[in-house]
Amino acid sequence: MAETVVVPVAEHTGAPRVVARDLTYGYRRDVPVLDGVDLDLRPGEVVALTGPSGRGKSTLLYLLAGLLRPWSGTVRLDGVDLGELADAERSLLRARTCGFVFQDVVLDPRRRILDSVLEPARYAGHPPKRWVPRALGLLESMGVALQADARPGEVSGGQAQRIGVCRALLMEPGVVFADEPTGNLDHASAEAVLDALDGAARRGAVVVIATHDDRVVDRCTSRVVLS
Ligand SMILES: Nc1ncnc2c1ncn2[C@@H]1O[C@H](COP(=O)(O)OP(=O)(O)OP(=O)(O)O)[C@@H](O)[C@H]1O
Repeated sequence: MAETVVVPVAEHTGAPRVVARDLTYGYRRDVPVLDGVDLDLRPGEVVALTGPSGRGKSTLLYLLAGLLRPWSGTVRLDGVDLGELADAERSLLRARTCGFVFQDVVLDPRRRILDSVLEPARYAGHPPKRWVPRALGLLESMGVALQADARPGEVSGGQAQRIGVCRALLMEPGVVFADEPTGNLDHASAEAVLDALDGAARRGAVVVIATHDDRVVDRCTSRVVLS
């Protein structure tokens, strides 16, 4: 079961945007993966979430994003207690507040890449057309603009990962969760992803990156270790 150690690297001010209190969760009854996790994450913070494989980094990201419900404890996003929301309300809050880069990006095989990147606009109830220029700009900055009209079967694993980053950042979310976002990438592509995540933090987002990569940790402004 993971212990949490929070290592601040830089000073961050402002009201915390992501607050976890006494979070406990496990997949099997009586076997907690996380027990008593407390976190306060502030605007502008880029947090490296580290710890050995299987210690609960992805699980913590899912809990913070409201994709899993904790056994006990609370998560507040911008002051809203996720536990007090019905499923549909939580989904809408997530769509409007969070971007999530999944470890294994799954793209809908029926959609063009551009349409996959536009999905968060649909979930948030916005007309996707308005977001096309931003989606194309993100694809360009991530070096995958030529793939905009391709289908998922026509892109590589590393390209899919960068497309997942574009999708997560589309709506300029206030909170970005990224699960091993550079795992499949060469140095230049990883730097492009980290630049984009840094850019989100400079605009005031909280960015949480689960990673095993020391180069990623070095670019973060704080560190949470699941030991
Ligand atoms: N859907 C699931 N059902 C049952 N057990 C799970 C499930 N997902 C994860 N686990 C278990 O929960 C624990 C934490 O997994 P998690 O994926 O959160 O770890 P992690 O730190 O992100 O690992 P990695 O660095 O390898 O990605 C592991 O023991 C894993 O086997």
